[in-house]
Amino acid sequence: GKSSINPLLQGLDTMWNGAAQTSITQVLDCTHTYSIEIMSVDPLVLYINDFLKMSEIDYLVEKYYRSSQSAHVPPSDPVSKCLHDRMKSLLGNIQHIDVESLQLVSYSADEQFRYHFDWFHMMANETGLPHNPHRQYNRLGSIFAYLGDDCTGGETYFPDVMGVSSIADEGKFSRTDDPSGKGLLVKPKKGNALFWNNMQSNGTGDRRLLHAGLPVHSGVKIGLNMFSFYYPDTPIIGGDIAAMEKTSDESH
Ligand SMILES: O=C(O)CCC(=O)C(=O)O
Ligand SMILES: [Fe+2]
Repeated sequence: GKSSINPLLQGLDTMWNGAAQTSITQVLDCTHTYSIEIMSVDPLVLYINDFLKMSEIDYLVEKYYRSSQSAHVPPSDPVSKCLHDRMKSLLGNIQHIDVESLQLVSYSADEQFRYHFDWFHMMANETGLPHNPHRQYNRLGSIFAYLGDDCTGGETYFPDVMGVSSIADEGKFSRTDDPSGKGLLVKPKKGNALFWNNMQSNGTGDRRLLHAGLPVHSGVKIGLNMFSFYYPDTPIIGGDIAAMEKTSDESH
């Protein structure tokens, strides 16, 4: 974490050790640059290089990682706020009113997350958000980030999304052996992330985004889930940005 070129960040490593707990907001700089590779246009799947800074990962893992269960990061956490804002900024003209509390997940050998959709079949209505407690919602954007890649196996697998070509980076992707070419296999790589869009333009969930966390063979994989809310009372694209900003201001 100390390799950051931004000297403002160098204090981040020590903050949770009690050395400078009160100064977290002074040393935290949320600005960050990442790069994107488009994996699939329809459905939209993006590969994001360096979505998290190493200092943010060290901080989240040290503070919230639990070996046996998943852990939620309180939205008041300053790094959580940075990541919420980073996801909202990525969403741009797509509805980005709220983001669920971040969830850390970890897998040891033989652990996996079986096939599922991130979106709900039945619209949910208990948001858990103090400023918006009862509002129909689903999950619009998903980001799954890798915080720990000290493992073998554990790819994130989308059986219905086209896989990568033979020139793809083997550090980031595995190749499917399905003759149809379908099957996107993304290897855990610390700091990098996947984004995908769960909602079709008619507001229903996209079944092509079925996915799984394949079994980890050895070591430990640590991941981070981020989900943006979809409120069906507001357009997915090009909605009332002023209203969205008003709602999200109230959450601060
Ligand atoms: O572990 C993975 O690679 C995917 C995890 C996932 O899809 C989830 O937590 O919803
Ligand atoms: Fe998932």
